[in-house]
Amino acid sequence: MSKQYDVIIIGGGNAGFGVSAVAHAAGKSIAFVENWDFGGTCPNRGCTPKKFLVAAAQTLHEIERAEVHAIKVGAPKLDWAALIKREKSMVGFIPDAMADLAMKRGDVYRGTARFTGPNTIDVDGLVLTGSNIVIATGSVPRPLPIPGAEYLATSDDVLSNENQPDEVVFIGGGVIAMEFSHVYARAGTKVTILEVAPRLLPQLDEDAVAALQAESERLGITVKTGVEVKEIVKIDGRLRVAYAIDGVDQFVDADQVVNGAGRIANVDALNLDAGNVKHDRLAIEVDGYLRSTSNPSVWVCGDALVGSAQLSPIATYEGRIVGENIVSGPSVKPEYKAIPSGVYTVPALSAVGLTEKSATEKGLNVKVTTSDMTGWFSGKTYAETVAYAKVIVDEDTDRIIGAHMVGHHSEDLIHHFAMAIRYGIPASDLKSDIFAFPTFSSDIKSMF
Ligand SMILES: Cc1cc2nc3c(=O)[nH]c(=O)nc-3n(C[C@H](O)[C@H](O)[C@H](O)COP(=O)(O)OP(=O)(O)OC[C@H]3O[C@@H](n4cnc5c(N)ncnc54)[C@H](O)[C@@H]3O)c2cc1C
Ligand SMILES: NC(=O)c1ccc[n+]([C@@H]2O[C@H](COP(=O)([O-])OP(=O)(O)OC[C@H]3O[C@@H](n4cnc5c(N)ncnc54)[C@H](O)[C@@H]3O)[C@@H](O)[C@H]2O)c1
Repeated sequence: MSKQYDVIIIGGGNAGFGVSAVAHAAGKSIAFVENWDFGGTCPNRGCTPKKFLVAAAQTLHEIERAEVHAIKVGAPKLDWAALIKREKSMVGFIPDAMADLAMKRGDVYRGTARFTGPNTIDVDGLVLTGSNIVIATGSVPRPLPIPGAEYLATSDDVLSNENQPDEVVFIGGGVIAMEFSHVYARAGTKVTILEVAPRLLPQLDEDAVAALQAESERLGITVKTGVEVKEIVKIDGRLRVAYAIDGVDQFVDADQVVNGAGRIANVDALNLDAGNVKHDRLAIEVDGYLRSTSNPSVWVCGDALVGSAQLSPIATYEGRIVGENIVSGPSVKPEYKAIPSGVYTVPALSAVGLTEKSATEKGLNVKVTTSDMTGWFSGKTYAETVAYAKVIVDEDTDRIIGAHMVGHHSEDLIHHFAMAIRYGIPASDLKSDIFAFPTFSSDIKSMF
């Protein structure tokens, strides 16, 4: 006899915990299935441990500018092994703490879930039945179909390898590559980024990315775009990446080659056909309520859902929406227009809302203001090496519709713009608001 639950949650990451918070509060019986560490990617192998490396890079950046403040310091030396140990020690408690939380909300099953029917799953030989089954299985690095792909390291390896490589190549110039590049480059590793698209970070605002690219190159990072990566070969213990640009063959040697070519939904092992879950191998088809179009008992959220950004707050948000839709019937649809995000380079690139290109394509009557803030008082006070802002205002409605910043404490300032977008604060009200002075936040009034 299989055990019966109101909700089976497959995956104990942000999305799964978002579902469980709402379903548990409503008194639903829950089975929580996890085949690795509770907490999932963000606290164990993503956002949180990554930030310890970024914080070290930030400190190197402060030291780089010490002389501007009349402070003499010697050349810093980062102890990579010690940094990785610090990072691991900071997050080591998380899987047990999150497993405890999962157990407070339901029955925990350790193992890999796969569908055996529309309302049943198998967890390593044990069958569970659910009125609702939530797919919250996250994402995995996109496999690269090139010879030598077996030599590729992943972000997990970067966060675990105590040996600092002398030379690193990133395949892909997205968020993972940019963030780790800045850490490595500031720590003294030679970095090359090979990006297939015509520019880095293709989803983000072109001018903000150009400002970040210039700062990255100032740090010594080599950026190649429009690249076709062909193969990776091992030569005398090192790795050689062969690639072509405009049909011209080239190569670069490195101690480590990292897959930064995106992440795909982790749904391969779920046996979706047995669950009558319509999919095209990459994406599960859902309706506006994040419910499978072919099986009304099945829901998808977080990185496993294709179409929304793979971000930890979005995973939690979508998980909570699925929870609400299970508890109250399909009634809530996700809304993504005011989600702030950051690329945690040093300095960071932060964004919310529309890019200039997407605003223009929508035919909106926009006013676009760009600022180089290195010459502003806060920029000069802190000797910022890059401080860029682009703010986009819809002139017809007096509403901010997009903001894109590099440096200038953008990772925190971006939330002012996000709140203005979400709650419809008129741009003129934000501009005439009272801010404490002198602060980076008070500069917002001059950014548009
Ligand atoms: C290096 C890195 C840095 C990142 N930094 C940031 C950041 O700074 N800010 C940000 O917002 N986002 C960041 N992200 C993205 C963020 O981590 C993800 O968007 C988020 O963790 C997704 O949560 P999730 O619950 O959908 O998936 P996950 O957290 O991946 O959880 C899925 C869980 O499902 C389990 N699972 C999978 N298949 C099965 C199965 N068949 N049976 C049982 N269990 C299964 C997995 O073991 C996993 O624990 C980063 C990602 C990476 C890789
Ligand atoms: N700060 C954050 O919020 C943060 C940090 C890290 C990761 N993440 C999330 O994790 C996900 C994965 O990160 P990512 O950096 O791997 O993905 P990404 O989607 O940000 O970037 C992948 C890049 O690889 C390029 N690419 C794809 N195939 C390629 C190939 N064969 N050769 C060369 N380039 C190729 C793409 O054009 C793209 O620019 C992202 O969606 C991101 O949202 C978020």
